Amino acid sequence: MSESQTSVELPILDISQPLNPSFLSSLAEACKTWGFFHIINHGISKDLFSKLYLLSNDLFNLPSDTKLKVGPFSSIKTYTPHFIASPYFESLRVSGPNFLDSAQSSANALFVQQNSEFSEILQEYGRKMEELSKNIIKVLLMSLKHGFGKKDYESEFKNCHGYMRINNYSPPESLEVEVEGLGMHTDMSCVTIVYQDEIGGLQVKSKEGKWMDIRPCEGTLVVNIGDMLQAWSNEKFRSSEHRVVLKQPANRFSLAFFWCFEDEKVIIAPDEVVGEGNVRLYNPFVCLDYLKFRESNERGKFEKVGFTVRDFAGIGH
Ligand SMILES: O=C(O)CCC(=O)C(=O)O
Ligand SMILES: [Fe+2]
Repeated sequence: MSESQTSVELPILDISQPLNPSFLSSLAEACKTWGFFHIINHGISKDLFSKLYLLSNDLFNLPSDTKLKVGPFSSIKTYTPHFIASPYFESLRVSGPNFLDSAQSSANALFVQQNSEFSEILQEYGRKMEELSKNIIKVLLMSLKHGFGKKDYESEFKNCHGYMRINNYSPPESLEVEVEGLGMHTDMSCVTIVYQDEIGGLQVKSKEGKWMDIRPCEGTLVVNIGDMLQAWSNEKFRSSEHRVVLKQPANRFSLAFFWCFEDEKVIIAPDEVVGEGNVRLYNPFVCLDYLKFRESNERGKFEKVGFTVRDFAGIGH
């Protein structure tokens, strides 16, 4: 990698094709070094993304006080207004497994007219993301160890669940220097699947501390490892710090789907994942306790680093 290079080359997983061993080892390597990779042929059409884009525009273009009907002080609490994560960031959360109901309860409060398309499209996307997440976990398990497969998947990951955030970034009109749209954080998930539009701005921090661009590429989704999988894999996979910077005065749209262990799960790396002779890096912990730890910390709230899974359960931290 040259000195001046600022974007990172990541492996591209073609989920529609059989996997070969050399790809699996490059995937494992990327997950350890960067905690990020790309995915193509994921089965989500351009048309579905355009619909999601248009619907989210309708949503974020609503007046602020309308959006606050589902804001942090409402009973629904699905909307994160500007100035929580950053001045330029707002977001709507849609939770699974019943994405239809979750989206509908926000839509009912937000839109004057019945808006069933909104919740139907979000349900379609949520379901596709669930399927994709399951397949991604299976591929990751295969990359961890040859022959590590179905049984381990069933016993460890069968109760995972997902939720998504529809994100809207609106930078100031006169943008002289780049601004942070979403500050440095790690995700609390097992894996996160991100769709980013063509504006770009997603960056991952290298182990040496350098911010590297994850360039948008049409038809490609970004996958990143979260804290739960970092702990479960005994750090064979890395939950990397990442952020979003806004470099041009243009609105940016993204969708982040978080695939997580169930709240009650005790996260403990299986012996065969730790590997003989290796030390265990985490004490076992209950998933929900970690989520609460993050939420109860003002600094942990928006997933700020310094209050992540290593600080919570890492041995020797
Ligand atoms: O907007 C993006 O591209 C990434 C968002 C993100 O990192 C998150 O929501 O956790
Ligand atoms: Fe993130």
